[in-house]
Amino acid sequence: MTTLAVATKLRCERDDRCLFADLSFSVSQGDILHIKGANGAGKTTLLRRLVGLNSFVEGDVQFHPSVSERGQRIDGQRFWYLAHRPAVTLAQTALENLRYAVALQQQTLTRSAYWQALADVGLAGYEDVPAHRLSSGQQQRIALARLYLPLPDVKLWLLDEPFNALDANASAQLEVNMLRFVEGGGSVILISHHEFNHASVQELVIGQANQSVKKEQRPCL
Ligand SMILES: Nc1ncnc2c1ncn2[C@@H]1O[C@H](COP(=O)(O)OP(=O)(O)OP(=O)(O)O)[C@@H](O)[C@H]1O
Repeated sequence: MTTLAVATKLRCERDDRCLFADLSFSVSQGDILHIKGANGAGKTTLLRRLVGLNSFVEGDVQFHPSVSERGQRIDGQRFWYLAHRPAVTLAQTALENLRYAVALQQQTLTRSAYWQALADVGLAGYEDVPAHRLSSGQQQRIALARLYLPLPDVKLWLLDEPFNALDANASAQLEVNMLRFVEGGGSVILISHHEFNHASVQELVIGQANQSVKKEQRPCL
């Protein structure tokens, strides 16, 4: 199985706190990497670093060219990143949000593909409703619908608390779809307080270094 992402010796300090240090991991096709840790441990910071959105983390991250042609930069991507809060443009309809996301991937899809993805997340009939007129769970479903678009080039999902605001049915469906995605050769890196019991899931617990208040008292090694 191809290795899709390798992170080497990552280290993060914020506000004089060492959040994590000497953190290395890799993700291959078929893997689900479940990032765990207490509130404030640095999980979101880490995920944002993986997609090139912040610079608080030192160390090296390399993606396979099938995931990102331009290293960790967010452009040239062939992955989906779902942020902690759904990156949904409230003034746009559900359909427009999906179209925009696909345009960022420099792809085009048929109208029926968008409708199917929205149906897959239970938003059939809401295609032309502006997102600001939907509930927070429905907005999260728009964000998740991106995952179900038929873009075969997408090999990696990076998901920050994707179960937030989802009801039990939507959560179960997301879990099934994650497993289906990795069984088809994809890979998932996710942050969640949700527990999984599946052979594909590897846990990465971060934040053990987050005990020290001041770095001069307990340096980040
Ligand atoms: N906007 C910010 N400005 C300054 N420091 C921040 C900011 N956001 C987060 N931090 C610091 O970075 C640390 C890690 O935050 P991060 O959001 O990565 O944690 P997390 O593990 O994702 O937490 P949670 O489980 O609560 O979402 C926090 O402990 C906080 O001290």
